Amino acid sequence: MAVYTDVSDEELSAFVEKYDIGGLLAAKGIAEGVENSNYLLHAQKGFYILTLYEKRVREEDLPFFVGLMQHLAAGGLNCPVPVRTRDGEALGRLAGRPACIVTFLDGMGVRRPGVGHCMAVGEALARLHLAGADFPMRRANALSVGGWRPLFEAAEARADTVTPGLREHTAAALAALERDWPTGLPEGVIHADLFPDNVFFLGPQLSGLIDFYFACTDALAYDLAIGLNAWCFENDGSYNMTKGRAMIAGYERVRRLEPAEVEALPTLCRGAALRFMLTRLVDWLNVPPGALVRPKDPLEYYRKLRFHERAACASDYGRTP
Ligand SMILES: Nc1ncnc2c1ncn2[C@@H]1O[C@H](COP(=O)(O)OP(=O)(O)O)[C@@H](O)[C@H]1O
Ligand SMILES: N[C@@H](CCOP(=O)(O)O)C(=O)O
Repeated sequence: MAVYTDVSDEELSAFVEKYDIGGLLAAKGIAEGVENSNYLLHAQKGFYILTLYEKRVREEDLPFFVGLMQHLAAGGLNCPVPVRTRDGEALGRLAGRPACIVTFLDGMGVRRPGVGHCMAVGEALARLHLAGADFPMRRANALSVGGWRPLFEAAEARADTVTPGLREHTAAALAALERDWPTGLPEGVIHADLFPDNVFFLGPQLSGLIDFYFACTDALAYDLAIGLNAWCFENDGSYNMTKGRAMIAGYERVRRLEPAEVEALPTLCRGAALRFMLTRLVDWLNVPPGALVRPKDPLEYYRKLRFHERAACASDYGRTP
């Protein structure tokens, strides 16, 4: 459960009064998520999500996230839209944290993604890339290759307490990625965290995308690599080629990969696995006292990293030439 910041009833009511959403009928902390504190608000005019931004979110980046959600929604993507106060402000402060209310999206994340889900996610990801192409703001990816060494350094002393050999293997993987990381690939807005909990379905139909708080300007194919990591592995750690093929095909129905992106795919997948392994490792070793959060398993991404280290080309992920 992710609620790091507790909000009193009085503070919450005073905050909600600034919006034209009617009186507050109920509010409750949301169990899912690990990054921010989220509350489901039931107000007289409907349901909303209140987010209090925590730890990895820098306050100066909030206008990028708010502007991006607005831009993508205007471009036809089903994503949360920030709600403005009567004074026109989308960002406020609550319980000492920056805070925002966004519209509630219907749908649910899938627990066991199938091939059809993977194809739909590939398509939606490419649509997001196209819808983001004319978004005028930029945000560097703080969690790209340049951000991985500080994470490693924060975790390395205790890495082997998680599993023996983790420190040495990670050090080698990081050095190799710092050497091999591709440059010059097509760039634009990427979601950067399109995991199953951030994609909603209603039945078999993809109904919306949420959680844009890692979104940034980076290589578009890196977003696909994150998707392959997050959606196309089975619980036993094996890569599901059929799901991978479906996700890549779904993506390419909307946006064809360029040859350089195809060639870079194994390296991008390796980098994506290392990125999520490192953030999970740091979180695993540093659970804040009193926080209602269940840290995610870094070893899941260690196993994925080892798969990618054996992959040679995009066809190892199911891409057909
Ligand atoms: N706009 C929304 N509509 C409906 N539910 C949402 C919305 N935003 C967040 N949620 C719910 O809150 C949970 C946590 O949100 P998320 O943005 O993933 O948090 P975090 O950034 O902390 O990981 C989601 O899994 C979902 O259940
Ligand atoms: N997807 C990341 C963690 C970020 O949490 P989210 O709830 O915002 O997706 C991971 O799985 O490590």
